[in-house]
Amino acid sequence: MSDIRVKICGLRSLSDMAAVVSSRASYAGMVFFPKSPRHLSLEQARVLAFAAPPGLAKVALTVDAEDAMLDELVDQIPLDLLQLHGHETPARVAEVKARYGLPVMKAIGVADEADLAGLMEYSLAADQLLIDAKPPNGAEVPGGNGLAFDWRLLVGRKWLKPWMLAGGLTPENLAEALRLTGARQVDVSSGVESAVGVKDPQRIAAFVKAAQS
Ligand SMILES: O=C(O)c1ccccc1N[C@@H]1O[C@H](COP(=O)(O)O)[C@@H](O)[C@H]1O
Repeated sequence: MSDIRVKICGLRSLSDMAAVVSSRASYAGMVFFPKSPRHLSLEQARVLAFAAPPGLAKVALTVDAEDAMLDELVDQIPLDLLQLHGHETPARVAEVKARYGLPVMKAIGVADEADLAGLMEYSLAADQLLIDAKPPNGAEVPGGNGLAFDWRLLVGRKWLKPWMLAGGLTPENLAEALRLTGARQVDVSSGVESAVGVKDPQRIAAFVKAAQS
């Protein structure tokens, strides 16, 4: 069994949480972005977060959130990691990290080699990097779209901080993605759904199993 750590993102219900717990994933992601089909209210997120067992990291995903929103999240929900999935600058990443005293993971969208240039600067400010597919121009939601990028761009690359691979991962393509990129952590949302925003317990289990084989 390998020690690849899996994040399942976009949980919306207690049954999603139960599926994530029984799969033995390492991270449970909750989305706070009203344009996402996976957006949660504070109250919904509190219920989920309090149902998470010790050892399962609870991640709040936000997109260019202001302090007022982050203040509320951090105040009301027990969280282990903040995922910043918008256009936050390295300075903003450092500011969020200092203000809340929580580890911060910065998502970076990649479509071609040029997009990798900024990763070094972000790796100085963030605790972790999330390397995701770049959303298409004009996309309403900057992630969770089931889009993959060319994983060969990551061959032989190293960064200063731990990183996760994301974007269009599925139970079917995960082995190839791991083989090409050498990722030790992976993040998935739509690839473990039966319809947009609807998590499928069998696909969650299959995804974590694929990460472990
Ligand atoms: O999941 C969402 O709805 C979402 C909304 C806004 C920003 C990011 C979002 N999800 C993240 O995007 C990656 C890739 O998703 P997918 O697996 O391709 O569907 C995912 O890992 C989430 O962290």
